[in-house]
Amino acid sequence: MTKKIHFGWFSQYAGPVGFNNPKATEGADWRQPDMYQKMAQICEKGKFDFALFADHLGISSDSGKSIDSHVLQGVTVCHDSTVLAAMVAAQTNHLGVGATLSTSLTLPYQLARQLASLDHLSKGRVAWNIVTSYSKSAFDNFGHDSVPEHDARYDQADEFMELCYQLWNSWEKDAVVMDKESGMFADPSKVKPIHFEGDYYKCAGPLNMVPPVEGKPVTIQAGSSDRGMEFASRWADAVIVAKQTVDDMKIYYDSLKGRLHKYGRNPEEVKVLFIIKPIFAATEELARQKAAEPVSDYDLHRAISQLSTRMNRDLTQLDLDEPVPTMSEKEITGGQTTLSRHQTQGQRPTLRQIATKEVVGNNLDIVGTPEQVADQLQLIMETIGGDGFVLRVNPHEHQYMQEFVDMVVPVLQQRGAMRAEYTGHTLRDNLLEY
Ligand SMILES: Cc1cc2nc3c(=O)[nH]c(=O)nc-3n(C[C@H](O)[C@H](O)[C@H](O)COP(=O)(O)O)c2cc1C
Repeated sequence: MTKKIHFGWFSQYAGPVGFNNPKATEGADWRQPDMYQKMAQICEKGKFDFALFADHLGISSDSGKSIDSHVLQGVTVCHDSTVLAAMVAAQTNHLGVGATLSTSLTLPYQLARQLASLDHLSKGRVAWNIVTSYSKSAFDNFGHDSVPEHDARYDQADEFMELCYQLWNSWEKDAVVMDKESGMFADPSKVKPIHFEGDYYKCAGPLNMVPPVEGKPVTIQAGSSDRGMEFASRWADAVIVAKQTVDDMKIYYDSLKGRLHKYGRNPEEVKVLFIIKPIFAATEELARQKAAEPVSDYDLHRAISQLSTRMNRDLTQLDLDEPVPTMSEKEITGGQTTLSRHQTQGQRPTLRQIATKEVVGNNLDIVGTPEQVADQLQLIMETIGGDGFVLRVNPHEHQYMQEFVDMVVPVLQQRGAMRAEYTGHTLRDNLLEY
């Protein structure tokens, strides 16, 4: 049977990334909601599962020196993703809407309530991208003296999740009665305090909002480290991950799915989604020409700033055309596999090569006509076992997404490899549809 593929849109920058880009849709203004809403509507037309917005809690500096290069380029200047997700939910009907919220720099009660609210307001379409945050500036902004160690952030996140789930469960399923005649809103015997006391948090409960539509929002996570994968296998409904080769994808997929039984979870209920941005055109030759287009110096340097942020390392001092020195994952306090995923199989790419890959985003080098791209996407899914892809496309790149939806999606739909209509009502329904 043809394997069906899930698709999501990941907006890595809900900020000024496209403000000077000649390819940006005319009049698109990153500060206004229209640009994101229009993009989400395109994704909905393509029957995607969700749109997910990244978020950052401070303007990063390169190795704690200065924020100037980030301010200059607008890197890590961005909308609050929860507010943005709400604006997008208001202009869509089926698409899931994901906000990024930090377990290290948010209070569980506040987050549990906010997401419960947004889940109702969006009719069960909310997703939470669970991050632990890694940037020093973010921790500085929230009054911390230092960034807690990588694994310790995940330990705290475990407790954060336990508390959120207790809050969402603080109302029994049938607690809300809303009986017009008696005037009874909810049965007090079914709404209970939780009296949570952990190593990091203390919370009385119950939540002053009814639980999310399906008990809890859809959770997404992007950990690639061993500790991150352990966290994801315990808590996430979907995992998004960038890998450079199909072999690495398969290793990740098998490892993640293999961990689920430990937490009593079924491999089918957690979706692994790989980040891609295929390059396609009406003919193979045109697609190859597109793939060979050089990236601008501006984009290259912006990518280096972003990589520096993700790794908590100043890469701007390295020679662009020398191989990037290997670093042990323990040395990197942010995304530990940011570098190693480019250095697999003994490869030692230069900073220019790595940054170019980050700009282009075409992990796995998927290039060709819409049919050839569909062939490759299907083959990858067959090879690794599932479950889907996330297109990492900037919010001003409407043309790219429109072409993907008009050219590649119909091919997959005709082959039965993608839904032709939404069948579920909630994001969870859609994710669990296949
Ligand atoms: C696709 C993707 C999106 C991410 N989005 C965010 C984000 O918006 N904000 C953030 O603080 N971290 C973000 N991260 C960082 C992850 O939450 C995580 O810290 C990172 O992947 C490193 O985890 P690891 O050390 O367990 O591999 C993202 C990572 C990936 C791969």
